Amino acid sequence: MAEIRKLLVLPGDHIGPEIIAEALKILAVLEEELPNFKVQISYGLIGGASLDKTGSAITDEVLETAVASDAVLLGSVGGPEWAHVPGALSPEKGILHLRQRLDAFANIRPCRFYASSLLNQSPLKPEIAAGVDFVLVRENCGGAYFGTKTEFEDEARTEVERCARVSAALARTFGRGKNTDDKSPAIVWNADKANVLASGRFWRTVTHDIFEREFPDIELHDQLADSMAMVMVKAPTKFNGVIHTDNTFGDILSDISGGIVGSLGVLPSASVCGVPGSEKPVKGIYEAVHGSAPDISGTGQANPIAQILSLAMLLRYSFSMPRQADLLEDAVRKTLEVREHGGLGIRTKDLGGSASTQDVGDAVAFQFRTLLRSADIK
Ligand SMILES: NC(=O)c1ccc[n+]([C@@H]2O[C@H](COP(=O)([O-])OP(=O)(O)OC[C@H]3O[C@@H](n4cnc5c(N)ncnc54)[C@H](O)[C@@H]3O)[C@@H](O)[C@H]2O)c1
Ligand SMILES: CC(C)[C@H](C(=O)O)[C@@H](O)C(=O)O
Ligand SMILES: [Mg+2]
Repeated sequence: MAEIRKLLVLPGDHIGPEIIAEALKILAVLEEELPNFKVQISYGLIGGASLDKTGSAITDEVLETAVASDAVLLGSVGGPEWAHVPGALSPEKGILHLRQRLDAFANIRPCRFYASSLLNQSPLKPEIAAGVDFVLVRENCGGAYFGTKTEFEDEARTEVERCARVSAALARTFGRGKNTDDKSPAIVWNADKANVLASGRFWRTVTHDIFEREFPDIELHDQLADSMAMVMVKAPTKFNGVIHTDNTFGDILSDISGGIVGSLGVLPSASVCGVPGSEKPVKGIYEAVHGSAPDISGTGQANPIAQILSLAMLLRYSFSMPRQADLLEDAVRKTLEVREHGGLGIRTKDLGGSASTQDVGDAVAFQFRTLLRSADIK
């Protein structure tokens, strides 16, 4: 009998609903092609859309639906029309409440070129950007984002430790990059400000304790977060492997990764509520790294790839469908890659193309269907 997965979809504001519509085409393909795949989708409001309708950036009802779901597919929120709203009510608070309510404590943000010819889109020299392949793991429910200082050291320790376990688990499967043959020991780059912040010293001590105790096979290196920002631009492949960092530095460093690949429109993310890759699927929130891009909403220029790749992460981590996740990434590669390299060269404007949001979504969905059929996955 088919297992029914529960998914909550929160489209959000501006380009959020536009790119969510394209990700939903992929789910439709899965339902059509796999007789045993059934997903029960609920829809809810978040961000400005929720604020306008309910007076709150996310309601308790939506939060409880999220708790009862296997995963949340989230668009993006915010925009200038809500700039006057007091901070406590802002659209962005909807996301923070959701992360906190689900205790989605680790935010996984990969950075790589999903098609080799996309290297041309990087503002960096090709010899500097080529081969960049890291995954940033950002602590997602603590730090400066969540107001009051944690009074209890044990609580703060647990926050760092559980995030470190996610960084370590990813490092073990990911080594020094997904597409590399480098068989050196897995590597984790810890980014903090232990030189000035007491919280940074605490973060570093707890991180080192847990790696020594539980993951002695993994190389752990420290890098101050500010100098990491500089090296990430000058020599980004240095960090191939996993970057382990706190909420604020993770937010900033992950937008720098968008600069490396030339557009935020291709960077996915997963905020997970457990260690992925362990026996059980983990619950999670799957959203692009980018925001609601009010400057291009309604123009058909929004790139849906980050949202579609976030769905691939959802299939891998929350639905235990790694083969389908790989095929979806292959479908993305084929869609974006230039014709000379056997691809279709269908790209939105941010990647130098002229295709619309829908053109790209349709092309990925078509490729995905073809790949599923040829892989004979039922
Ligand atoms: N997860 C989220 O919902 C999230 C994340 C970041 C920012 N925000 C919010 O989004 C709003 C806008 O923020 P911002 O302009 O600083 O950042 P942004 O990420 O929305 O946009 C930055 C730049 O990248 C471009 N861009 C972003 N996504 C793109 C896509 N899919 N395709 C093509 N181009 C894309 C935009 O057009 C813009 O020029 C703010 O209200 C902010 O708080 C929300
Ligand atoms: C919208 C905002 C709350 C969010 C954050 O700061 O975490 C965003 O910038 C992100 O990177 O997911
Ligand atoms: Mg951000």
